[in-house]
Amino acid sequence: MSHLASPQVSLAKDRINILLLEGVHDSAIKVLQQHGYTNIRALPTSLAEAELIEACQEAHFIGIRSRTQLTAKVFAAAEKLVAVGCFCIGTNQVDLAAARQHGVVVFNAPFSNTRSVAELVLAEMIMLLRRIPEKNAAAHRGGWDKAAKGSFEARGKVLGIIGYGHIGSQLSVLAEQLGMQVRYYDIETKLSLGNALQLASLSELLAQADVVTLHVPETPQTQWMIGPEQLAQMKPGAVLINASRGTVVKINALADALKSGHLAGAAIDVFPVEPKGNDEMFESPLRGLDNCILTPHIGGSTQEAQENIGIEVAGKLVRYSDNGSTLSAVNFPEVALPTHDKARRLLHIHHNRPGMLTRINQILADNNINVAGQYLQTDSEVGYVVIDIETPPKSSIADDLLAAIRSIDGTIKARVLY
Ligand SMILES: NC(=O)C1=CN([C@@H]2O[C@H](COP(=O)(O)OP(=O)(O)OC[C@H]3O[C@@H](n4cnc5c(N)ncnc54)[C@H](O)[C@@H]3O)[C@@H](O)[C@H]2O)C=CC1
Ligand SMILES: O=C(O)C(=O)COP(=O)(O)O
Repeated sequence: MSHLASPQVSLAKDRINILLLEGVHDSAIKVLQQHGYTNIRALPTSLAEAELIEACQEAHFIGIRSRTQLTAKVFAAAEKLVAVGCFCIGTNQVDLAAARQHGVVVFNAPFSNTRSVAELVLAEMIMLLRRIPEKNAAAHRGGWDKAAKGSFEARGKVLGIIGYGHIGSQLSVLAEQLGMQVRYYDIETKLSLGNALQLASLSELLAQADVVTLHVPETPQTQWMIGPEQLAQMKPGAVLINASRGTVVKINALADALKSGHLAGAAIDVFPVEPKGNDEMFESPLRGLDNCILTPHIGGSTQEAQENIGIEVAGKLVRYSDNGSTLSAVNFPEVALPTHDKARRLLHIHHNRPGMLTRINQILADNNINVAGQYLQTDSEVGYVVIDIETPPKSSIADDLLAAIRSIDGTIKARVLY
């Protein structure tokens, strides 16, 4: 078997199918096109599972936002899929373990919309402290509620931030500029910015804060973390803001707390069940409550954020497609790659079992192939190795060599990049 016999080139870029859902910004399409990827189908909405499975049959890359549910069933059916780009922060809508088991790398944009969320929360906080939602609603009905009762400045008030990550910590800095006292609760020990203080428990935070705002990811631990008991621990007249995930707050309990007047107000951007598109009806027990600001999951929906996210995530997909880099992947061993001139690059994704690399290298040695570079990273489940093979000019990796490597027991995916 000669590794020069029959040229095996990676798929030509114009044959790589890219499916972008949920109105991913045009900046992503521009980046992909600039790098030679022209076969792009962009849809403005999310797709339900059955349609998604159909649409994924031919897709090599999929781009989604927070609404599209990429389940184990979708990954099992999407045979050609190599990577997913989440053009947002949250990746809870993707079955990351199933993706990894199928050798599909998942990327996201961990920072690009964080400022937009922090600004929205800041604005809502001031609106809620001034009781603007109900005064606004009354004015629309012809009312004139000119009164200072129940209206407060933000200055001097206690802001309780649950989840002091990228969004929570930016909000902390902005709120201190307003003269607020910032307290936060996080499961990790965090560096306090400015004069913010980390509290040891959620209960302490709920008992002290005039404004409570949630900035945690959706995890088993954060699911329904704010229910009747936690709402009861909040100060009478306090306000709650949730722009994290809809599964963090028990929405019926919140509706009760708003109706009883225990909470003076709330601003909610995310819901346990959200419409799949702008043409679907929004149902919620919070509808009709004048002291509640309802927004349609637009915390990160600004022109600046969406444009930057498009560039960032498309760039990550291009790097993975062009050179195999998994840097900043959320479900995969990270391999950052120097390039080797005069070398061909092969990717091998496998179950993390003893001896996988030895078997790959044995096949290369049996074929008298010299390895110019090899980069292996593993996690508990999966190994990802990028192999640069020395080849004479204009020659490429043979089909039979790739087939031999693919036939190693435990291989998930193997492909020639260039
Ligand atoms: N409404 C919207 O449009 C948007 C919503 N989001 C949501 O906001 C979330 C937070 O975003 P980032 O600040 O960028 O994430 P991040 O990962 O930087 O911060 C999350 C923080 O929460 C902490 N945390 C995790 N579990 C916790 C628990 N059980 N109790 C207390 N703290 C806990 C983490 O230690 C971390 O410090 C995202 O995961 C996403 O779900 C993000 C962007 C836009
Ligand atoms: O970034 C996130 O996690 C968000 O929730 C924003 O989601 P979106 O891109 O607006 O569907």
